[in-house]
Amino acid sequence: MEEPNKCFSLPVLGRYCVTQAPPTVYYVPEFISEAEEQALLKQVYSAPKCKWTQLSGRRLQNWGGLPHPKGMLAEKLPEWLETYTEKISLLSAFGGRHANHVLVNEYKPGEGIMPHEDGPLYFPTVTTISLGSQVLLDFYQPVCRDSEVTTPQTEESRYLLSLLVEPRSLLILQDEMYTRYLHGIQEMTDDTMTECVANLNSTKARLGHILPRSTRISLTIRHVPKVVNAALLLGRKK
Ligand SMILES: O=C(O)CCC(=O)C(=O)O
Ligand SMILES: [Fe+2]
Repeated sequence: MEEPNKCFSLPVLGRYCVTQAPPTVYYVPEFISEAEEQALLKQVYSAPKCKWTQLSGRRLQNWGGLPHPKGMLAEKLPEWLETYTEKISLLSAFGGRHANHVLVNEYKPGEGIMPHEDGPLYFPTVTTISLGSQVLLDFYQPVCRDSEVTTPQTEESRYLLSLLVEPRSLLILQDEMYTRYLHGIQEMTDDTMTECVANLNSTKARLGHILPRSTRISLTIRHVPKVVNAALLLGRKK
């Protein structure tokens, strides 16, 4: 890879910057304790069944409201999430704004998520706390729209690098790693550690390790800048 990237934007997190990836990735192993991990898992699994949405390849819970181009009708986050959204917001991950949205994803071994962008409804930073299992998060170049490009652009040819996200870790993606590259998780039951894992040195794994997946929960914590006030929508004063 080219010159290691220098991280300036979040000074508190400077030493967690993954310099072998384009700007900007912070990877903080053991961001939460095992006791906190267990407590969070308990909360996730005690949410009412109707909180879960089944998608192909994973299921999820949406907290904070549904992001919408016209504005999110914001709902207060439950306290068990707010503890962490506040902790992360105080690291200036969202440029001084406070996280107001959390997606909880559950992946069984063999499940994943197609390469995608998180898009313009969010402040361009995503922060992720992982629970239960490690996984490789893969990054891809966007499809080149230039008509001069005639070679097929397969997922394989667009692949850039991977990040190993371990249970209890915090991952922060911003700048190009949020706005330019796509990210996804392959539908596999294990992950092989290659030289393409950009943060390998900050993890417990080593080159050549094959890590079997178990059930993983990710809390993806974001700031939705555009919110609408419920009272205004209902035509009430204040
Ligand atoms: O589970 C993850 O770490 C990734 C989830 C994701 O990409 C998303 O919810 O947009
Ligand atoms: Fe995503």
